[in-house]
Amino acid sequence: MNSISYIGKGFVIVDIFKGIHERRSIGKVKSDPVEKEKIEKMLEAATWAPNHHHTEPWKFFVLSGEGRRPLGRVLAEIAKESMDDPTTTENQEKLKKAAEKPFRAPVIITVAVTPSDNPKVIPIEEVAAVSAAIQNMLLAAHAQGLGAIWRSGKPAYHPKMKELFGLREQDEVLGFVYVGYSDMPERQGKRTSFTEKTTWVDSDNGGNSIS
Ligand SMILES: Cc1cc2nc3c(=O)[nH]c(=O)nc-3n(C[C@H](O)[C@H](O)[C@H](O)COP(=O)(O)O)c2cc1C
Repeated sequence: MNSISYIGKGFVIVDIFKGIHERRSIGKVKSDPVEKEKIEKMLEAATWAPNHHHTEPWKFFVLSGEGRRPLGRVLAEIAKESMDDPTTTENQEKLKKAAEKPFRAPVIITVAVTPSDNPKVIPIEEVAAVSAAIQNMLLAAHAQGLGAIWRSGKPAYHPKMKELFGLREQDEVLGFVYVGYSDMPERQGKRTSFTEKTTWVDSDNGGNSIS
């Protein structure tokens, strides 16, 4: 199989193992704009994630330009809540930093899980499906020569964040995928070998525990 194929002006990695292995979280990106078609490809890849009972429990919000400002505002408001005195110089600086966070990348895709009301659905499985969708997005970004990182943190789960995105109580913001063109050197990933994480079971020991 060819490892690279061309689409439009860019290229995509079609060797899936190579893509999975090479993808890295890219925390520093250029402010250059990202082509809408590439973002659409990421979103489309996301929607092909496996999802139990065909619930497709994801919602995406693509923020760019001044569209990133409300997220910054809410991040600062949330940060303010834990401050005794937000007017101190130090805290004012912290609030400014919080408000600027979304401007670290030209595009941020907020990904939310919106669990189905179907009584057959198990909530954790909805989170699992959206996590798979995010991984698809990250791989699609990498395949198109983009850098991306899944960011999260406590503010993601704050009621004010749900309010910002018009989400219901049972919904959650699962992550903010920051996207742009990489502005950092390529680096090797590091993982523990699957051999240390895997138990192969090919016979019955007669008990109810395989470990
Ligand atoms: C649920 C989740 C939340 C994450 N949140 C953050 C985050 O808030 N900030 C960050 O720098 N990286 C975050 N990451 C990315 C991890 O730090 C990154 O995947 C890890 O360091 C491994 O690096 P790699 O993705 O390049 O292999 C998150 C990853 C996951 C799965």
